[in-house]
Amino acid sequence: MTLPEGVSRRRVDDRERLATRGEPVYGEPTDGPWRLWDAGRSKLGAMLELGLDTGLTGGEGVLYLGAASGTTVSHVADFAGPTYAVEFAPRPARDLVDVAASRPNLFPLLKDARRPETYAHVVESNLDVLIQDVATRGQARVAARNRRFLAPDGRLLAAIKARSEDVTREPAAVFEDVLATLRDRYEILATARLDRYHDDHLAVVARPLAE
Ligand SMILES: C[S@@+](CC[C@H](N)C(=O)[O-])C[C@H]1O[C@@H](n2cnc3c(N)ncnc32)[C@H](O)[C@@H]1O
Repeated sequence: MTLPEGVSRRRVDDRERLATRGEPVYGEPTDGPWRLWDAGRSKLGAMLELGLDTGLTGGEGVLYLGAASGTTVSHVADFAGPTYAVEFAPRPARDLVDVAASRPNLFPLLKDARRPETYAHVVESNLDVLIQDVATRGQARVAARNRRFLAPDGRLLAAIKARSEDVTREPAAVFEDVLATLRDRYEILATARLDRYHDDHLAVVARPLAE
């Protein structure tokens, strides 16, 4: 699988690791201008490590939901174009603002991803990619509501956490329900369990259905 332009594999401590070029954010090791991208701390990193066909090429316009302190979205902004990062918890959002200071293409938004109408005036439409890692109940509904920002040939890259939907059910059953809801608004192109890096998470690659 080809990595997006701006993402590379670097050999550090005898291991090939993903890396992007940018200011370090979370104490990650560096190799010259490259900062290692820890797949154990990033679902998108895990998707790339596992060879999932994300369709990412580099330079895309991105809406990222569930940015937290910016661990993953900082890497995204290193290789993507304009990157809108939504996070509703004030504390991590403060760190996110610091992460954005060295990244002019990263726009942090202290907003609730369940209410896209509150940021629709800021976020451009026809974006190439919607990345979602909200780890909250109703993950499929969040993806459905934010579909409006995607270009017709855009991609949804979602990490679905089973335990956020229901701690008592089998993850496989939870994933089936989430996929069924997603299919109302998206065509599912690929799925992959991320358990090697993130327990009980499913990666989903999808494209929006015509309105
Ligand atoms: C698993 S963490 C995200 C980690 C981050 N994506 C990374 O890899 O660096 C999930 C984040 O989603 C945020 N979140 C949950 N529900 C949300 C919502 N409705 N709107 C915005 N953020 C939300 C949480 O506050 C939390 O910071």
